[in-house]
Amino acid sequence: MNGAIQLALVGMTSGSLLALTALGIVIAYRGSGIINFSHGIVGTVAAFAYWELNAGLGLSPVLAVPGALLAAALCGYLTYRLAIQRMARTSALSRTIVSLIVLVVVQSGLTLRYGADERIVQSMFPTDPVSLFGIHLGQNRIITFLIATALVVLLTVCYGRTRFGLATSAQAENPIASAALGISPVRIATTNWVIGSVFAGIAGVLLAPIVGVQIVTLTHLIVPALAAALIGGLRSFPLTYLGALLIGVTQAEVTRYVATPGWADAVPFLLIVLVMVWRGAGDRIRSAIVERRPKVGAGQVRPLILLALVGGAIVLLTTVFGLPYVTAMTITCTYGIILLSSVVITGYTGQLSLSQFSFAGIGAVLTGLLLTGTGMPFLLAIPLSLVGTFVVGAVLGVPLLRTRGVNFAVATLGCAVAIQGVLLQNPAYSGAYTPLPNPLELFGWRIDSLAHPERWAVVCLVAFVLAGLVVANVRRGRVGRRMIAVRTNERAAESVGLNPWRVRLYAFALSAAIAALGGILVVFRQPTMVFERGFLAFDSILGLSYVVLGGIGYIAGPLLGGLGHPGGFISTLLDSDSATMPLWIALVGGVLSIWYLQVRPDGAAEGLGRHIHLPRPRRRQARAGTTTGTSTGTSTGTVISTAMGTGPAGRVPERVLEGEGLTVAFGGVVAVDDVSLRVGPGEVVGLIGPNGAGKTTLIDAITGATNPKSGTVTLDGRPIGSMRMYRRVHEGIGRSFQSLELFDDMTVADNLKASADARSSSVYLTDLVWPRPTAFTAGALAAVELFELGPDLDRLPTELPYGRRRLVGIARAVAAEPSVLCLDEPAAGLSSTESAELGTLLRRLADERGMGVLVVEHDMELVMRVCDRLIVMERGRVIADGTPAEVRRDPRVIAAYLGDETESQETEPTREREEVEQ
Ligand SMILES: Nc1ncnc2c1ncn2[C@@H]1O[C@H](COP(=O)(O)OP(=O)(O)OP(=O)(O)O)[C@@H](O)[C@H]1O
Repeated sequence: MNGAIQLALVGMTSGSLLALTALGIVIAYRGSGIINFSHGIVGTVAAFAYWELNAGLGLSPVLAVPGALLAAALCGYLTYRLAIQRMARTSALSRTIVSLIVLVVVQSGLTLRYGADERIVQSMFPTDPVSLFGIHLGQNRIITFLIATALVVLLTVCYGRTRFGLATSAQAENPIASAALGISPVRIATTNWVIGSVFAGIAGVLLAPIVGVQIVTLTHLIVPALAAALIGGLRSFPLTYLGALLIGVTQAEVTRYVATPGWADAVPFLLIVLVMVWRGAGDRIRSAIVERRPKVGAGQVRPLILLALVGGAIVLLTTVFGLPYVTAMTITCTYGIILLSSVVITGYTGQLSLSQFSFAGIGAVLTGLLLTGTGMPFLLAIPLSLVGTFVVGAVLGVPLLRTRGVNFAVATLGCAVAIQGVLLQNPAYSGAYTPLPNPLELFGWRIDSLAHPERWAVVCLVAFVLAGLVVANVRRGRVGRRMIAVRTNERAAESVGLNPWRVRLYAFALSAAIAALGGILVVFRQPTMVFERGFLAFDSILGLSYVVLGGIGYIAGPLLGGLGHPGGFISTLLDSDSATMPLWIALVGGVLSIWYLQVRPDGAAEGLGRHIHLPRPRRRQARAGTTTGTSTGTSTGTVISTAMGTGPAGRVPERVLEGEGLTVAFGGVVAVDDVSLRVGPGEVVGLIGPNGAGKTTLIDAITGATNPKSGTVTLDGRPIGSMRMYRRVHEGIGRSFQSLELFDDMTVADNLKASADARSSSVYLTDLVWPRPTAFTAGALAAVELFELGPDLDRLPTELPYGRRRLVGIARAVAAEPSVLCLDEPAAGLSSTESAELGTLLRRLADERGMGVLVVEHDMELVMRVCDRLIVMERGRVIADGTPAEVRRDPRVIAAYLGDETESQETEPTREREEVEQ
């Protein structure tokens, strides 16, 4: 028992050091919204500065400690001002990557200066153990614990009470509003970044006497510290502190009970994953990490150019290149494949995964086990391993994908650490170092890298091309459209019938399988299977910086990233015999990369695309019912007319939507209070009322965007209240949003297709090899014609004037041919003529197609003219329900909403409807 308590106390003191690091991460994040991956290396800088001042110059700790903290503060200040702040207009992903590159630059600089050796520094506190109830603990550990505890209290008080602390919280909650209050966001962010760096410095200086001054140990502290920061929601100082203590204690206790190496590192992370899964998507911390999304390519392939390039490369490999360049080609292609996996999950789907290299390792382990265990041919082992890794990715994705944004990034990092500790560094499980039974062969052709490096390089090149084609296919197909929709706006994706979770799960599993292919080719280049190099958690982080530099939204991005990867073409070109050359490359290359990302935040591939104008691929004549969705404005009309083969849109299935006793509350605010409504086929029902009356919330409750506290929603009498939004869309309920929520990265045509696509699951398989061009459905075509969107189909929504964008939003909902269409302020931003035309169109949808229309609108002229019935809400309650004429005369409605407006609107509603019907 004493042993367990002793370990717990030791764990608490280690945890308190972790807490200092984690608190620094939280401070920087609160101020800037960025996870500072260079945080660990700042602690290392402080530790070396302390060693220089104390052991080198002989200064006492009283002078050496402030000097070291000053070095940390300076490091943080320069990082923020020179690197992060200059990228204010880029995506949070690019800024996060810059902090990673800073890590590489500083690490290379420190290694050039100090080498990899460990240095010993004297503890500044007495180390004699104190004995309490038979438990011994070093005094320095107790003091460290007390310092960390005092600092967390200080931080909590300061950030809760001081003007600066409150300003930081205001900025974290709402940067735009706080800027409007006159708080300088730059000054707050810089100050917090510097304070965070000082905390990293304190941790470095306190840790140095315990673990020695060494680059890797201190730098890698960022990984468990991030986990602790996540427990605190990247916000709360006390929770972060407690999280760090929990990790410290768990790690210490696990070493006592589990002999298998790796579990001590892995178990705390599994705990974190569990906590985060339990919190799930409801844990809202700041915006998603990929807030401004990186640009994505179209996934177009030019077969002739590709064949020429691959043929040329094969000729060079087999006839011209010497061994160094053959190896460079192998490394470029193999790492390029692993980086390609990030294009799918991060580029296309917007989820920042930090476990891609772990999946690469898993794929290699599976292949190794199959080869050594069964002796099966390499060619068979590869696809089986890819399928195996796909399954592993899907299984791990089930809990991980309950999180998003920063949470997902850190959860995947935790997963990577667990895989690294338990599997990749553990030969007992991975089967590492087992000799292969036979030399590798493909179709009886020996390809082992030792005997035939050029053949192996050709295999890697072909594998890269195949993997690239798969990713390009996915991008061009329906699945790619689904991914981009989900990445752009999950709520809008659900509103067109997509299940975002399923799309993200597929992307995660597919990316795992792609990474596995790269991992297999990395490992089997060597005659002995080794899994503990190249697939560690930090490799995933660094790999991400290469692919972001190359262009994470483009197929060429990973190739360019692979060229820059250590051992790739660029380092081979620059390499000399000097042992320090790679470090210089990393240092200078890192600085250049930071500058480059400031100029080209979407990566080199996007930059190249601006300069290289390849001839456009010749489009095949559009067959009836098909279009690529990328046609030019002039050809669009033709494509549409040939697509008419799908037949004209007819009447939609008639369904009655009913809400009964719906109540929605947000904390103490009852936004909708016991409201009932009914929308029948062919009926236009207007929902009106003053701002804040609860109209949008009511639509949200009906469509499944929010959960009512009580009440029922039925469709033709069937309860649908427990269904998610996308399921209700399948049942026939469509909606548009007040704030448009279009898929801004897709053309108008693709916005409509995303809504009208058949919801088949088989495309998840077929799109990998053959992404068939999708047709406009009859419903989408009808929407195009009704809203006259033909000339705009190939434009991005952001290129259109506001009024037309609003029409695209409505057309997107109409394209799915819903039985009940819920529109939230469809006329907002339209001119009075456009608004009148819209009214006519809504009537046509009801009269000609049989749709039930529920329309929230402030344009009284519109609703009075087209609605069959009006429901008036005020403060969450229905105050009137009747025909427009009845409602207009209702004194309560006049008092609460209409006022004198009615005087000026003497249009006879029924006559207008009759005219429309004619
Ligand atoms: N997510 C939320 N959290 C807290 N309160 C909310 C939330 N959404 C809406 N509310 C509150 O619920 C009430 C009703 O808001 P809602 O947007 O439904 O009104 P509305 O009638 O649609 O207003 P408007 O015409 O301005 O769009 C308001 O007091 C609003 O502040």
